[in-house]
Amino acid sequence: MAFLQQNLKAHSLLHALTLLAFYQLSRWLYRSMVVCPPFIGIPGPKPASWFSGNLGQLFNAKGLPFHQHLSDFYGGMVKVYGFFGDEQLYISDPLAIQAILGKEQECFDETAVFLEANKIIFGSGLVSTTGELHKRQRKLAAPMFSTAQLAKIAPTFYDIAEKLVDVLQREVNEQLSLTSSANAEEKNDGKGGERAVLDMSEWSCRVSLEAAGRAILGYSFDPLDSPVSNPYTTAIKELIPTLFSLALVRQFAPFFSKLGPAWFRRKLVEWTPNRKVQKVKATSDLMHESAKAILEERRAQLLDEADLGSEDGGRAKDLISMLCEYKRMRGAAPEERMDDDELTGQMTVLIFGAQDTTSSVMSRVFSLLATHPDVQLNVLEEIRNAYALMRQHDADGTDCAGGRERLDQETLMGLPWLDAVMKETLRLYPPVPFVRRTCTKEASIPYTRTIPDNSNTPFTSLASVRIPKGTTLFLSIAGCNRIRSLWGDDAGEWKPERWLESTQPYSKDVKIPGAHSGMLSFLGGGRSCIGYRFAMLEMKIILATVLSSLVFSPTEDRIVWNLAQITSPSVCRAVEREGRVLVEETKALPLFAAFDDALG
Ligand code: HEM
Repeated sequence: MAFLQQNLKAHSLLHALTLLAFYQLSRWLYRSMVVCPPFIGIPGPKPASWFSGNLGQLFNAKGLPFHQHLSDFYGGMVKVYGFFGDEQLYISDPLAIQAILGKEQECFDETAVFLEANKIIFGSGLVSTTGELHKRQRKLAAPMFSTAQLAKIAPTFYDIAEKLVDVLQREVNEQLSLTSSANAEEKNDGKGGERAVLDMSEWSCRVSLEAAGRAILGYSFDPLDSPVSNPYTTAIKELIPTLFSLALVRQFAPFFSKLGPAWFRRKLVEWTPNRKVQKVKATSDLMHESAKAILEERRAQLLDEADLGSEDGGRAKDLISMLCEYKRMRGAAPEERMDDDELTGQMTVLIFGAQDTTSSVMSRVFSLLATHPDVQLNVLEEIRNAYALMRQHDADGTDCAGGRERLDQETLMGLPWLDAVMKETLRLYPPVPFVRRTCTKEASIPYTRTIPDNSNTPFTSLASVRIPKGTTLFLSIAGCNRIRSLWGDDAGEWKPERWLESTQPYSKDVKIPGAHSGMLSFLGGGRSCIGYRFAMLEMKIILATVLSSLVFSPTEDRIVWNLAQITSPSVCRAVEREGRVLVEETKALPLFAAFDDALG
């Protein structure tokens, strides 16, 4: 019996896979051979493989230099290849991006691969819906990110940032006392320029997950001061890297989603003999169950508080409670509410949207400030001055919690150096370097064609490209954020001063529809990042709190930044194995940390 069942499973799986291969093959062959290649004359690299074109180079942990090379070498409009010679476009040209995210946005949407894979993993959330449903969900979710709502969660960010500082200071002190006792010297109190090594990637990941969990779900993923042994936390940390490593397999998601009823597709996933696919399935199930449980808990809590008539009973303290309230609102029309599936879908999507992105930016800021001590000093002095001014103006009026001073939101958000450092880091090192789009309706897109000549200033002319329905586009966020025609000849340099000298340090000729400060890091248009204000507030609170207590400098380690949809740092170290010296990479960002008098 077991043998029969096993055979049946294998047979069904084989059948489905054959169908899938046949369908995809004929579709790609039709597009690449029957339909005339659409992008004749647009420059680009040769396909690296007849099967997967340039996809292996684009979806590659070591692919960041290749992405940069495409814009640097071929210009803002580049032809790349997908499966079986399928021609795709890699775009960093501001004019083209302006049209795709602006005037022509109705002709472009997320790719079916992205939407279907997200639907399977997250259910019905903002990243898996399109058209009117997506617009409705965005409208319902938007008030969660209003200035008033963010003001309510700012104290939560401060609580977490202060806890982080306590933990980091404790770790620095522990390392210093170990060193000093090992040296048989007097006990070191951590002052006087002594330094310890902290992994600021690990701490950025942990603090951003905790901030997202507490502010979005009202749920603590990681108390920071003790080791984490929560399967939900582990699942969340591992999902994005696992998904990125399955990038080629995910291209089949749209076909898979059409294979029979949901129970059959589920069975197919269960039978797929691939460890990573099984890991994604287990993670998705765990996230769904956990989100359901948290939602029930939140709802019960809100009702209890309302019954008890507590002062802010029934009023949202986290973003999901706020969405629950919509549902609770008497008389709200069905289109003004989210059902439970949508709510649990949004919960996981928001956690994912928030976690790796903000931790990537914070790691990058720590790393850059460590290698630019002059800028770090400017940020530190600015924060010190803001505290001093606050004390001077209003001895009692400071925003204190447990005796600790807190800058009010307006002062914090207005600190010029901190703001410039954040913007410049987001510009030059956007944590999401590219997104993809599918053309859903033929469109003609303008762009600036670069015609190389032998001088340093290549000739440019206005051109346009007809994009047939079904074409896949790569929108290069990093490419557009670094394009010299827009940002000037020093576009490739990290120069926070550019934001101090001008509120618009880019060419006034083209207006990029970026959601934040004219850059694409949070994208733009109808699918731009809904959480960018949340992100800026969270990151500024955490960075200002940490930077006013600790000073960072680089270690000797070689750090490389890898791509897993979102960028993250790894440390390269030489290790000896069986008499051979190998370079081993581990996800980490070791930096020296010292108490703040080290900078003088
Ligand atoms: C530095 C931090 C962040 C960066 C750089 C960033 C960047 C982006 C980008 C580039 C997109 C577009 C993705 C696409 O179209 O494929 C996006 C979408 C999104 N982001 Fe963020 N994000 C950040 C933080 C956050 C935070 C904190 C949240 C939630 C609290 C969030 C929630 C979302 C959601 C829900 C979407 C999908 C929006 C939609 O399709 O309507 N993000 N983000």
